[in-house]
Order: sequence, then structure tokens, then C-alpha cells
Amino acid sequence: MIIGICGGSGSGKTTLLKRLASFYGELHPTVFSMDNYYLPIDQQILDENGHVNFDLPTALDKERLVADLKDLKEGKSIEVKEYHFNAPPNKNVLITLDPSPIIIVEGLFLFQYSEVYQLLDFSIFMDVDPDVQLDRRLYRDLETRGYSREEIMYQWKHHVIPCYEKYLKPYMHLADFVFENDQQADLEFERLIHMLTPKLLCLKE
Ligand SMILES: Nc1ncnc2c1ncn2[C@@H]1O[C@H](COP(=O)(O)OP(=O)(O)OP(=O)(O)O)[C@@H](O)[C@H]1O
Ligand SMILES: O=C(CO)[C@H](O)[C@H](O)COP(=O)(O)O
Repeated sequence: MIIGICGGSGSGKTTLLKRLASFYGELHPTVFSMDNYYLPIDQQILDENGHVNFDLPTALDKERLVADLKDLKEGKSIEVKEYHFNAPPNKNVLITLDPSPIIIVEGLFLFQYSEVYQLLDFSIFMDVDPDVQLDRRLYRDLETRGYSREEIMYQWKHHVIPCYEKYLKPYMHLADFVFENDQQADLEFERLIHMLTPKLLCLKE
């Protein structure tokens, strides 16, 4: 069974993925991020001011992602290069992911890539106030990516928000579960578990 977690930058996709993986730890879920499929920087599209736009569906190797998901679903192991922002390609570690009854994947375009969406057995969309998302992104990029506030705001205004409006929001209605990731996150998690667990128990039988 493939569970896909989609949502804007800083909406809490990775946090939910880890929480689900831990909750269903007994089933040893296979977990991974769509970010591992970012194409090399020299293949990225530049905007009108010469800045790379990482928020376009063309920024990732969609075909490879589809092929890998199909392989996992068929019970085959896959090899992926773990993505670390700004790390030179040769520094990205190659990891082997083994199949399991539950595969959990998170990423921006899981719904927009129709071939990926069709492979999902259960789909989740993280919904959060954009101001909260921006706060989280500011914190992440100032602390761990070394961007200036101006650079972060430029990306937010010119790439992140327009691409969210075009490539994510229109697909939100496709979700089996919309996760309101605000102060009520614990209650939402309980609601989600309530819906998911019966489906997962079928896999154990
Ligand atoms: N319900 C929540 N309440 C408070 N903070 C949260 C909540 N969910 C996630 N966060 C925090 O928000 C930040 C972004 O979350 P997370 O990394 O899961 O998002 P993401 O959608 O995977 O985006 P990114 O890829 O930018 O990390 C993290 O610092 C995380 O701890
Ligand atoms: O920063 C990026 C890639 O590294 C992109 O701008 C994208 O918005 C990131 O999305 P997420 O925060 O969900 O990884």
C-alpha cells in the first residue's frame, strides 16, 4: 500500500511521515521523500532574473520516481540518492530502500504528477495557513541553508506561492484526507489513524 503526503513547503509533510512511520513501526514502513529526485542544478530552469526555480514540476526526475514507486509496489528494492540541499551531487549518499507492505512518500507534486497519483492507495494533503508555512520556511532557510531574508522572500513570492497556487492547490480536492496541521494537529492525527488503521490491518491478514 502506498500512502502519499502532499502539501506546500513547510506544511509538515516530513513531520507527519515520521509520525506515521513511528506509529506503524511494527509494519516496518518504507519511507522516502520526493526531494531525492531533484535533477542536478545544471538541468534546472532559471526564472527571468536568473534564479533557479525549485518549485516547478520539471525540477524533478518524475519518470524515475514513477519507476521506483512501481518497483517498490511490485516488491523490488530500489536505490536512491539521498537529497541534501546544496550538497555536491557526489556527496549525496546512495541508499537502498527495501519494499514493505506500507510505503510512505512525501512531496510537493505527488498529486500533480498524475502517474504518481494513480499509484497512491491513500492520499493526504497538508493544509496550513500560508503565514505559518512562511515562518517555518524562514526559520529553516535562515538556520540551515544560509539564505538571506531577502533571498527567502524572493523565492517565496516568485516561486513558492505561485507554484503552490498552480501545481498544488488545484489538486487538494483529490486527497482522501486533508490534514489541518495547526494547533489541532494531535486531534487530526487521531482522526487520520482512525481512518487508516482498518485499511492497514487488512494488509496484515
Ligand atoms: N503541527 C505542527 N506544529 C508546530 N510545528 C510543526 C507542526 N508540523 C510541522 N511543524 C514544524 O514545521 C517545520 C516544517 O515541517 P516539515 O519539515 O515536516 O515540513 P515539510 O512540508 O516537509 O517541509 P520542508 O520540506 O520544508 O521541511 C518543522 O520545523 C516542523 O517541526
Ligand atoms: O526549497 C526547495 C527545494 O529544496 C523548494 O523551494 C521547495 O519549495 C521545497 O519544498 P519543501 O519545503 O516541501 O521541501
